[in-house]
Amino acid sequence: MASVEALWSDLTSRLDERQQSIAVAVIATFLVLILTTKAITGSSTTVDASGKHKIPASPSYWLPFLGHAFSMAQGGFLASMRSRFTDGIFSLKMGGKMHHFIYKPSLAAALLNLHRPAAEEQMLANRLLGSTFGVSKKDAAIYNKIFPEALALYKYLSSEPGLSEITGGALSQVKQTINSYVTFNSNPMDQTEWEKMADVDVIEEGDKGVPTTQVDLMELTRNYVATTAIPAIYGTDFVENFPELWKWMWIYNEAFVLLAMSVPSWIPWPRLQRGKLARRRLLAFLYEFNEAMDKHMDGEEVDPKWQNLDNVSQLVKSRIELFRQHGVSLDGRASFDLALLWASVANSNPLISWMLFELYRDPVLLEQVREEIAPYVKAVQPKNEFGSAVWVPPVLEDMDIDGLITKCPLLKASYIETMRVYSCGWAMKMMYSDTVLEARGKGGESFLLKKGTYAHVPQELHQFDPQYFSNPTEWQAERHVRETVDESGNKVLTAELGTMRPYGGGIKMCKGRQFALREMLLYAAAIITFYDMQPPKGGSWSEPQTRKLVANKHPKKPLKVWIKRRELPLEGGEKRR
Ligand code: HEM
Repeated sequence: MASVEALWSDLTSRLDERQQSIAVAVIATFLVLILTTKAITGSSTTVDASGKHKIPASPSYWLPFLGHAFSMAQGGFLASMRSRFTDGIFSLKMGGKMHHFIYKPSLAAALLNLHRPAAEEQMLANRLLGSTFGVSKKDAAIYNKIFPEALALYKYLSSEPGLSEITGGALSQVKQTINSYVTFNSNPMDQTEWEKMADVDVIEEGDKGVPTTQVDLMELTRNYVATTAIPAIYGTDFVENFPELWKWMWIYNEAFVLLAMSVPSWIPWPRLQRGKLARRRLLAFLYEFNEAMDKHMDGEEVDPKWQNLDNVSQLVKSRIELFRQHGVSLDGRASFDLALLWASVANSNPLISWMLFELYRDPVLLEQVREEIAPYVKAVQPKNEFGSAVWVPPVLEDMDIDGLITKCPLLKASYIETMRVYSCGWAMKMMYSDTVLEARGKGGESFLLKKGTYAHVPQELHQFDPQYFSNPTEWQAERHVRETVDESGNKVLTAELGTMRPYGGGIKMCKGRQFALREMLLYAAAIITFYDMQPPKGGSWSEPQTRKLVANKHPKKPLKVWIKRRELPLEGGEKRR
């Protein structure tokens, strides 16, 4: 108090009488303004004029126009609003606009599944196409005209036979490369690109005689998955011709939100500048790929580095045909491909790293999962006829991915729990007319969202809601396992997403969700079968500090682990160790 008085007397001594009265008037006006704002804003849940629908509650705020904008920057602010407003929805005023935040699953479902014209659903997406992926207005206008046809082409990713073709392509790559997920080579010349990106370090003093490597698990896995899964979509040439592809992709991903918010280029924000450079590089790769595809599809001669374009997926080929037919420019095609490529790696790849991290740090669960998946993962150690001096690599002979999905509830529960804890997607819609959201179920209430307001579903608000998930910050896969009865009356264990909606809903729902499930189970099953992991230097697993990155959490510090090969059962016999 004394220091405030001292400051005040210092200030007043520097000002003349006229200046003093202006300063007092300004301060008084400001105080009156914020006190009035606080007094007249905010409301508890009310009903609309018809008396049928509720209007969501809204807390009061101090600063006119800005409203709750500053509070949003505080970690835990939305969670505190969830505890305060128990209707499953609340509203915050920001920048003069009303924003509704929804965390009750049935209200979130109602919002995501709203039947609105496709043009309305695309309005915000169009803004993103330009700001994040660099689509020009002209190409965006063509895309909007052919939107239903473009949407229909995702059948090559989400349903048969395309889904099995793409999953089979990824599995075939994993069979070829699983032994070099970690090579245990200390010479960089003999290391894979994904190892080099993961700060790989062969440990001399690891367990006696057992080759051990220290790596950053996040980098190793997200790059391994990208390099081996994307050939199933974009073909092998695309991934092989651009070894720097993933480096630029992750730099771009770091700047994604800044790009989406259209932060002006003149602001000297290094992350934004790096992101723009990364986008230019990625677009140049995709432009070159599209040029090569044009020649290939027209039967013209292509550069020898594009000799295997036949193995590009039907999804990508048919998109190119559609875009060519409607005159989308090569630049535009590169941008639309950037959107697809980014969607294909940005969510599932880091989640696979997190899934492995959680499985390895729970040795009991890890062994249960290994036991559960063993009948569906055929991996053997071939007989060595050359003596102990020669290492014969183990072989992943086959994997029954349907078996993993339907018969391995703990593995599937681990996938679901990883999404609950580590994915933090955020759906947002603008209300172009007064809209009523009806919560399904008994006593379901309805809420009116007025025209011109925004509705948000931050998935984390539900995924960390203690009303639905006890000890929400703890990763506990078993919480998703349920006992049910199958058609033949047998008791079976299953794991389902339940009330979670990490893939969104409605027309915008993720088109790769069926593949993402297969991909996450496939890679996790292969890696836990072939490798063991432990914290470096015999330490203990620490709780990772995370930060949000677009729709996932990212470790603040590298996730360093020691990795060793596992001994697999000998071909034609013995059990796995
Ligand atoms: C666990 C991993 C994944 C999660 C949580 C996820 C989540 C989502 C979400 C929430 C959306 C909707 C975004 C919006 O509202 O506009 C979306 C869109 C999309 N996702 Fe995924 N995704 C995942 C993996 C994948 C994969 C592996 C692929 C492709 C192989 C993929 C392809 C797409 C595509 C193409 C779209 C855009 C569809 C459109 O233009 O409307 N996703 N994803």
